Amino acid sequence: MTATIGGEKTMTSAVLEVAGLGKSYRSRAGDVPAVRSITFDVAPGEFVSVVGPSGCGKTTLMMCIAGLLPLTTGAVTFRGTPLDAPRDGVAVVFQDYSRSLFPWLTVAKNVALPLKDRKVPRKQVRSRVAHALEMVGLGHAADLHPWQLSGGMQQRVAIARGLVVEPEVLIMDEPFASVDAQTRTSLEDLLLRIWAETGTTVLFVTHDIDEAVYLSDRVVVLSQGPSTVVADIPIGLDRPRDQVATKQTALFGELRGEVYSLVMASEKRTSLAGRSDPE
Ligand SMILES: Nc1ncnc2c1ncn2[C@@H]1O[C@H](COP(=O)(O)OP(=O)(O)OP(=O)(O)O)[C@@H](O)[C@H]1O
Repeated sequence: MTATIGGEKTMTSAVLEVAGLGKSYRSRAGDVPAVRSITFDVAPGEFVSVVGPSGCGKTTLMMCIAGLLPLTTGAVTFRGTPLDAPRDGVAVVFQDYSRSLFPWLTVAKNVALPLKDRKVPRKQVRSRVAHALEMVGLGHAADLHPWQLSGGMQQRVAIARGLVVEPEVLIMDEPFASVDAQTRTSLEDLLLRIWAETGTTVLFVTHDIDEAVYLSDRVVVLSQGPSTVVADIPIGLDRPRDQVATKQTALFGELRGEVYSLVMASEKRTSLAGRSDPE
């Protein structure tokens, strides 16, 4: 496949391939489809966002891709091998930092958790935790507890915990949805800086279309659930991006409008389909 990385076109093979992924939940009333059939791939080092109407199955899709939920149909491959269970090389950051951090552990111990089962020597654990905390600007907070930190700082701890395993792919499910608008923009820029420095591939779910366009190389738009891919839009904005200058460009406005229209059209189609015709 051809990918645009750092503004240059390169021939690459995908690091992550999602092929015909479908997922239904079991209920007493029968199987309830959440994701119908999703196909896309992600090249090494790409930043790809997934957007779609509320409830279209974005979280379900990410849990399936991360190997945390079994698929009903289709396949996910990571570097060409099936990804059907949590794997080294793939880390996940969730929206709700307050439920994903352990309040009784220090920040450093929270960040070190994923290394526990990996038999990493203690000295290396210390240096990797220190490095991950430095990357998110929390080098000074290692001995504090999560409850002593602001919401934005707690989410940075959760990001450091994802980074400590030095993942090839970082999956993020609405990671900034629970913080205020100003904190959100600084976390977006922090993430872009880490992405550029580490070369980690990022697969990012968001409700926020501006955020998806601002951050990404590509935006994958899903239909209303059970979802399929309705568009895969390349985001040709220059990098590095800037919260003011980038968002003032005509191209940003066009891309934002295009993604909005697709999501709105998808929502409208569903509400029309759900309305019974007058007799
Ligand atoms: N564990 C579950 N059991 C049964 N149904 C579920 C389960 N988890 C999610 N669903 C259903 O699957 C569909 C997709 O949910 P999901 O949370 O993946 O969507 P989403 O796009 O992430 O939602 P939102 O935009 O609100 O964050 C919804 O109809 C939801 O009710």
